[in-house]
Amino acid sequence: MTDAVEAVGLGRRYGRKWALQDCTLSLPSERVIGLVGPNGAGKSTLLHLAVGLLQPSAGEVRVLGRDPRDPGTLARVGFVAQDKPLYGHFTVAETLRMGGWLNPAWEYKLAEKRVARLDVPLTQKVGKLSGGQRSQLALALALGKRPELLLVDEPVSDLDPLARRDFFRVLMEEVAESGMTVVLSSHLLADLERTCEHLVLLSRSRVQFAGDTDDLLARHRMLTGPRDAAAAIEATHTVVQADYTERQASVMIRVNGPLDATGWQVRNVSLEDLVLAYMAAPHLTDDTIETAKKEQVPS
Ligand SMILES: Nc1ncnc2c1ncn2[C@@H]1O[C@H](COP(=O)(O)OP(=O)(O)OP(=O)(O)O)[C@@H](O)[C@H]1O
Repeated sequence: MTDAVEAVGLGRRYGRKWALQDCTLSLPSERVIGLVGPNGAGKSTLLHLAVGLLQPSAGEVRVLGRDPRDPGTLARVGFVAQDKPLYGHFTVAETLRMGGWLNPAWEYKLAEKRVARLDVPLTQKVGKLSGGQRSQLALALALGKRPELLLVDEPVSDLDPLARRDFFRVLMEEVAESGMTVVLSSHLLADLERTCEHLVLLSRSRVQFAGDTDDLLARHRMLTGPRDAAAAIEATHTVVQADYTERQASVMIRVNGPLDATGWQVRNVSLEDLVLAYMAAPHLTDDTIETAKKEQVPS
């Protein structure tokens, strides 16, 4: 199956500053993919490159196997931008009709049904909607296109917890029904942990890791134990994050082969543990981790 998004050496520069650099990744189709990273990491830049709103300064990106700027590709891709650009003087109904003018395969009734759930009259001016209602309308607009790939940049930052739950419910129903691929950029890790099957962490303009969420979580452990036993663990496994006191060590490791943790307390990591640890350890990339694995685990 063709990857939903494939980037090779992709980069975007503003003047002399790289917003995204040397980005090589494959985002699988028919999955819900989380894009995480600190402010300014390059998440929006990656999404804008993937929908053809930005030109790469280096490398290339392909979407659904094609150039993102091909009109044929754009018709298959939905995008909800971070600032939810909608026309404030249009009514909700006019906004939905606009979807029909812009998209050949537009499903007005479907979009209207979604908007009806928001309890917002179709005659309401968009400029008078709350931030959360605008987000929901922007999602309905993108989904009415029946995209094969939906890219959503910070969708829920201005939604209350109930609206956030509704937002994800609508999205997940659509994913279950249509099998579309979703890429979600968000800082809300608990939401991503519930919804994402695949995760990409960008930090300092580079990909720090990418992979299936379950696999990533299964390959990491948090160990707490005697400090003088830490060297043996560190010699075999990749240390992502470590905190030491005089006698104790708390270490997050990426497991490279069998784990002998005699004398250690071992616990699974949450998505939040994992993301925060890698954000604090930007020197660790997949390359360094893969190299460490090859060196330490005989095949
Ligand atoms: N139009 C622009 N001109 C100059 N620099 C830009 C422009 N757009 C983005 N940048 C810079 O590129 C870098 C990446 O920005 P980007 O918006 O992609 O980050 P982000 O990960 O989406 O951040 P956030 O989580 O804050 O939304 C930042 O340092 C930002 O200042």
